[in-house]
Amino acid sequence: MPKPVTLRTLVEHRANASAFSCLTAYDASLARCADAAGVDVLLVGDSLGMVLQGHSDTLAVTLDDMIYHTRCVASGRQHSLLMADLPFMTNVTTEQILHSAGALMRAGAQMVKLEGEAWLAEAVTALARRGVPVCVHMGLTPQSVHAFGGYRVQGRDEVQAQHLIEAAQTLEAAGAAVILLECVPRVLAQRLHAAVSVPVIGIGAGPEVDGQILVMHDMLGATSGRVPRFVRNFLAGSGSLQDAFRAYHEAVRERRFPADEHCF
Ligand SMILES: Nc1nc(=O)c2c([nH]1)NC[C@@H]1CN(c3ccc(C(=O)N[C@@H](CCC(=O)O)C(=O)O)cc3)CN21
Ligand SMILES: CC(C)C(=O)C(=O)O
Ligand SMILES: [Mg+2]
Repeated sequence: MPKPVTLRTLVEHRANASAFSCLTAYDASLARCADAAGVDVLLVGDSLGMVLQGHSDTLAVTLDDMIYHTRCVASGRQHSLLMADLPFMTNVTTEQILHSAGALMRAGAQMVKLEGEAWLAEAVTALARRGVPVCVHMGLTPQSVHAFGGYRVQGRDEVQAQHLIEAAQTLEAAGAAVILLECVPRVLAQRLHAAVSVPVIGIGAGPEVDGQILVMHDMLGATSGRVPRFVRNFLAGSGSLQDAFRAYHEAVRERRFPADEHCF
């Protein structure tokens, strides 16, 4: 029987310089399958607005959608750590953040993830004080796609890069348990990782972080439309879904994924 994955497990991975695997999940059956394959963290991502609902961004997703899918995944998961996203505009005030996070935790989440930067510090502290582990999602934050003018690599210039590193340090000091970095140059991820002591999860951020995450539909080749460059199809060459999840888990653990062609 594998041990359940907890926040402590992620901290130990960072301390041991060993990598952990994360995948999005939205339903009980595939959550059970990924969990059985050894995937360390399951994220109920607001990417469900794109891969389940068919929108071109994540903005239409509601807190009720997230609660529903968190319940579904919670009933399938056994050992994996369950993280859930706060969707667009459920983060307006600290009070609303506490309320939204409370609803996700009651639905079965064990950690919540919020998109943002240093301005989240007060809410992060409020959540941490109440026993809610928080992951802050930085870099390419898809809920800001219209402010960015597209899904673009973030932190390419030195001013932006330094700003992101300082924000991560502020959030760690505020009580963030984990940082997730999306679509940044590999060297920035490496610098940010060295500047904080909490576990860092990357997507399109290169191999020099502690955890890797992908959208499940992307790594199964089930996404309609353009797939980001940091994605690898793990179903191609696998005999079953569970084999594909295991191949991903092992490639991450052994740091064979991401490779150079998946990095910015
Ligand atoms: N299916 C899916 N996969 C994801 O990774 C994902 C979602 N949906 N929905 C929410 C966000 C949106 N994401 C995206 C979507 C596209 C790119 C993309 O096309 N990026 C370009 C980089 C462009 C540049 O160089 O600035 C790429 O080539 O990968 C990146 C992240 C990540 N998240
Ligand atoms: C891509 C991951 C990090 C995410 O936030 C999501 O799936 O919503
Ligand atoms: Mg998300």
